[in-house]
Order: sequence, then C-alpha cells, then structure tokens
Amino acid sequence: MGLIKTVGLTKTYNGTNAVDGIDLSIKEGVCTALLGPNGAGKTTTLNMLTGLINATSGTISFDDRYMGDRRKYIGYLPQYPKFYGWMTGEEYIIFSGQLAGLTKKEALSRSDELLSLVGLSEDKKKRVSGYSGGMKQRLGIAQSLIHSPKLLILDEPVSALDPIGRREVLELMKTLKEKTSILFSTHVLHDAEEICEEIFIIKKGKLIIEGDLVELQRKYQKPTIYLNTEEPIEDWSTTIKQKEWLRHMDVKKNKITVTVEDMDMAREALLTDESLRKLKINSFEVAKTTLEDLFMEVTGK
Ligand SMILES: Nc1ncnc2c1ncn2[C@@H]1O[C@H](COP(=O)(O)OP(=O)(O)OP(=O)(O)O)[C@@H](O)[C@H]1O
Repeated sequence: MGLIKTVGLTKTYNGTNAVDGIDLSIKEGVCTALLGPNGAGKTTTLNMLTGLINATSGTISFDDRYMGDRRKYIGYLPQYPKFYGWMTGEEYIIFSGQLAGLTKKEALSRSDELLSLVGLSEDKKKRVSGYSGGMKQRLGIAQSLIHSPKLLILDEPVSALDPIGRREVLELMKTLKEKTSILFSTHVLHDAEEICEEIFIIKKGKLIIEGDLVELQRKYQKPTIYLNTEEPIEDWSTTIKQKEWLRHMDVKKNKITVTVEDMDMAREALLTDESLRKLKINSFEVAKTTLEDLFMEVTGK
C-alpha cells in the first residue's frame, strides 16, 4: 500500500462537493504533485490529509507501519504560513520544536540542523520580518520538518514567490525529496515536471488524471499537425475522418488540430488532399502534443 491512501474522500460545503470522491495513493520515497486550477479542491484535500479538517465521507489511512495519530508522521506547510516577525529564524524553529515536544536543548540542536538544511544558517539570528519570501518559505519548511515526518505536505509552496524565491524553494525540495516523501499542491505543471515522479490532476473536486509523470508525458506525447487557413473551414473534415492514421481531429473555424498515429502518412495525405489544396493555408505546423496541452485543456486554460 501507499504511504497514505484515501478512498472516496469527499468534503461538502453548503451542498457542494469541494472534494468529490477522491482515491489517492501517495507512495513512499516519491515526490508527488497535486495539480489543479484555482478552486479545484487542492487545499481542502491536503487539509483533510493533515487532519486539519474532517472529511464529509471517505477514508484516509496511513501505512500500517506507522501507528497512532497520523499527524506524528506528517509535516505541513500551509499555503499562507504565518510567522512571528519579531522572532529570529532560530527562535522560531526552537519555539516550534518545543511546541512539538522537544526539550530546549533538543530543539536548539534540531534547529541548527534544519536551518543548515534549508540554507538559513547565516541568517538565523536575523528577525523573520526581514526575510525575503523565499527565505520565509524555507523557514516554514524547516519548521514542518521539526518532528522528522515521513511525509512532507506543502500547499502551493512556490505560488506566491518571485522567480528567485521559486528557484530557492524548488531546489530545496529537490534536496529534501531524497530523504522525505513529499506531496505538494500547485497549479503550475512545470513545477511538478521539474521535481515530481507522480502527479494527480484534480478539477472541480474530482481526480481526472493520475500516474507516473514520465509515463503520462509519454502517453500524451502525440504527433500533431496544426493547420491554420485564411477562411473558416466548412465540412472539410469528412474526407479525413476515415483515415487510419487519424487519432483525433478538432476543427475550430479556421484552425484544425489533427492528432495522428503516423506523421509521414498524415502529412502526405493532408498536403495532397484535394479539398485542402483549395484552401488558402496560412500555416502548417508539425509538432507533438504534450502533457501541458492536456493539462491546459482539462483545466480550461
Ligand atoms: N471553508 C469553506 N467553506 C465553503 N467553501 C469552501 C471552504 N473551503 C473551500 N471552499 C470551496 O471549495 C472549493 C475548493 O477550494 P480549495 O481551496 O480546496 O481549492 P484549491 O484547489 O486549493 O484552490 P486555490 O489554488 O485557489 O487555493 C472552492 O470552490 C472553495 O470556494
């Protein structure tokens, strides 16, 4: 079984399912992204996994090896973490450590270790109010690791950051995933593609695509021809519909997207097609669809 598994996970607010029967299995030793547009239900899902809110229905189970309250095994960084700006980074981590049940001495030593891990050793005596966005996120990640969790859950950890902050946090996540399983939410496919092995795409509370990132990238990498004509195309598609090389065709006014099995056959057939030759062609582009195309399509962007 996965490190954490949900069956039929559902959260209903005012009669509407914010999360609608999601079955997830988060693997150990893997970085997983929960992807989806705004309002898809990512935060609600993560909040149920962390135990911050209760599910309306469905179950959440942690691997049998980890007994008792699952919060012992989860480190969590919310989407909008709050810090005491007047504390130094070090004081904040020590304070968090003591809240997590460490003695002051243990918290001090753990804070040294964690602040070094997140690259904040040199700034540990500075007040948090003077930290950049990226530094604050890294401090938040250090805090979420205080009790050595098995699974680190990060809600949109880079969304609010400038490019430098994003890079800092993504690089840190790459280092952390070597030691800790990570589940993070994002609405940016590129972030997931950069650091994840597994992805779950949700939309309107439902899971629509899941699996190994490389397999999904391969699966959705299809040869495609994008055709653009001067005039809208009327009923041209009927000649193409029967072709064995055609996988899918989408005609929108003067734009045709033809996803094909065999690019050579398709190219030749299209370029010699009588009805097509009568059209004024503005562009004929040969490319490959990507997971990004699919993501854009399913998220309606
Ligand atoms: N406490 C609440 N009461 C009522 N509706 C809520 C509550 N929390 C979330 N929702 C609704 O549930 C849906 C999912 O919200 P959620 O915050 O989980 O989405 P999200 O994918 O994290 O979006 P974002 O990227 O904008 O944070 C939204 O329609 C939201 O308005």
